[in-house]
Amino acid sequence: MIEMVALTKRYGEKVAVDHLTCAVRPGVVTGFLGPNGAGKSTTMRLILGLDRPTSGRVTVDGRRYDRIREPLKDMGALLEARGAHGGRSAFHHLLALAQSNGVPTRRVHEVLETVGLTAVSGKKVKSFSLGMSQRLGIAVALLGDPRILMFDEPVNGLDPEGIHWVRTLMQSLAAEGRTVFVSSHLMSEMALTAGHLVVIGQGRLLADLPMEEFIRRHSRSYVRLRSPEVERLLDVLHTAGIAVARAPDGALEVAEGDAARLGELAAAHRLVLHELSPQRASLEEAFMRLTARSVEYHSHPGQPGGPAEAARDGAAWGADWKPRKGR
Ligand SMILES: Nc1ncnc2c1ncn2[C@@H]1O[C@H](COP(=O)(O)OP(=O)(O)OP(=O)(O)O)[C@@H](O)[C@H]1O
Repeated sequence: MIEMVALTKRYGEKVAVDHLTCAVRPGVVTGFLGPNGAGKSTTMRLILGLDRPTSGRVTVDGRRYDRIREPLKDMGALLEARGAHGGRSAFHHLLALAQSNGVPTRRVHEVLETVGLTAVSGKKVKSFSLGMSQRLGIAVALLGDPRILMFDEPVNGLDPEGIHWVRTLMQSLAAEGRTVFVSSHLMSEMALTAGHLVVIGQGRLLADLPMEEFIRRHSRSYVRLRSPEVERLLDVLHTAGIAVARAPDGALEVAEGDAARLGELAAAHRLVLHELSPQRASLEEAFMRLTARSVEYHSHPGQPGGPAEAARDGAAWGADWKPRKGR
């Protein structure tokens, strides 16, 4: 387990990590999300003891990582894929790390096999593509067979097969009862990989929830209805006291609607429906909504989670919504 208690890191005036308190537990892949500059990499560096907290503390299975004697055996991490010594072969890079951490040479061969680099293990690391470097970084993380694994953007540079492989690997490591903490900007991928989420914005904890609950709490759920008799359907819904919004394509949307009840209501009035579909929001939508106020670098307002949606959602955003840099 990784435990952070009021973890804080300042760089001069800049507060990169701000009183972060959370625990990353074993047995489930925990996704670590936040907009650019939210403090994810800084948090991971603090966990690894590569940076000192300004205040607060972080422990790995109850100990500070920089006080552990053979750290690769307790926690493996991928932070910077291009961190390897370019003049060495992949095999010698891993061997040097294995020898300085009391890991047997046999394990070097095992991890090369696991990440699919056995055939190129004699090649110099500097000739590796980004995807191959990423695989080598993952091999380093796995070398000491650690109980705790942390990966910063592990699918960066990987092709679809590689991305699928990383997903399966993370899930099998978690299923073995390990702690797996992984950051990514690819929301669709994170939605498939992680079972739990920790979300930060401007260094602060915004959410620490199971994936399903995170999506449910931070997104809009509604039922879409289409009918060739849309005006009559509107009348029926209004009479039943059900609030309806019209989508740009002419469909009707009932916020937090119950599809079964709506279907029964339409049937009771002999109304033909061409669509009756409960809409489940995506992780991306939930993430954009939650973090819209803490994004440092807006592209332009009107993106999902911005004023267009805010106007549609009304009270969900309150009246004070305006795009802004920082808080
Ligand atoms: N060594 C440093 N000196 C000064 N400021 C820093 C330093 N490292 C990070 N920061 C600042 O701290 C904030 C958090 O940065 P960090 O790299 O941890 O964010 P991130 O969530 O990993 O971002 P990204 O998703 O863009 O990688 C940013 O505003 C960044 O500019």
